[in-house]
Amino acid sequence: MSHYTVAFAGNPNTGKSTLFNLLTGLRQHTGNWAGKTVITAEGEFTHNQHVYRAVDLPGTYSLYSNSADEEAARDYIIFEQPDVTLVVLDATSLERNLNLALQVLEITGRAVICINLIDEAKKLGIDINLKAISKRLGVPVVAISARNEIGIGALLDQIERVATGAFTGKPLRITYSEDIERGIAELIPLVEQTVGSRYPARWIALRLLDGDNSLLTSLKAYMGGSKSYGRKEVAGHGVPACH
Ligand SMILES: Nc1nc2c(ncn2[C@@H]2O[C@H](COP(=O)(O)OP(=O)(O)OP(=O)(O)O)[C@@H](O)[C@H]2O)c(=O)[nH]1
Ligand SMILES: [Mg+2]
Repeated sequence: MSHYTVAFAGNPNTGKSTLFNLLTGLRQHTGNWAGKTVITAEGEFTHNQHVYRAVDLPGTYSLYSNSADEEAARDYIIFEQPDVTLVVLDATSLERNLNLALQVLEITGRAVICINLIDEAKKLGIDINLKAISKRLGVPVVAISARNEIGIGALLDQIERVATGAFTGKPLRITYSEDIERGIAELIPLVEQTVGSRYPARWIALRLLDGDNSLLTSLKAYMGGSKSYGRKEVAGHGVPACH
């Protein structure tokens, strides 16, 4: 029996907690990690004899350090390095939601894209070509309705493929303008020299070019050992963080 960690990322209100609760049977407790005030929820589920620790990250529109929630989600994905990052999208506003998916794929290819609220999309006559999206993004894409418990088996199968390494994707990486790509190419060796190969050098270089000081602060803290991503129990333990 293997143990894996699955982080649930996504825009606010895309049904992350609904899915999280469905899978974990509401056995989650609240936790606080990385010294943040952000409360997240953790639970557990099993599928085909594998045990998964599920981490319900705060809803965010980006991983660009615009808020404590974004920094927390970003730090979790970069420093905790979950076996699978599940990106939960709203089927009725894919264009906006895919922005976060692209950012996650710039950090890790160990991802599954979960298009939720497929029932609502159907009602609106929205037809989603899952195969085309999956081919383009280079990772598995599954359509579900968390509320109506549709597509959950297929989703768990894809999570398993990524977690066990049966699937190794080639995630879509955005190519930026020549200037930016030149800057990235110059920075990558320096980033690798400084932080090692454990962290996503291209993404870090890109954020540094964008003047993302918060990421620098987090990197310094994690690498200096003054922060760890081990979860700490907090007062109010047992109060569900999902809503
Ligand atoms: N119709 C429909 N509604 C859904 C589905 N999944 C979730 N919802 C509803 O969408 C709303 C938001 O769901 P949440 O699970 O709280 O969303 P969330 O992503 O955790 O939101 P944040 O915690 O704010 O980021 C709730 O009213 C859910 O009942 C679905 O598959 N179909
Ligand atoms: Mg939630």
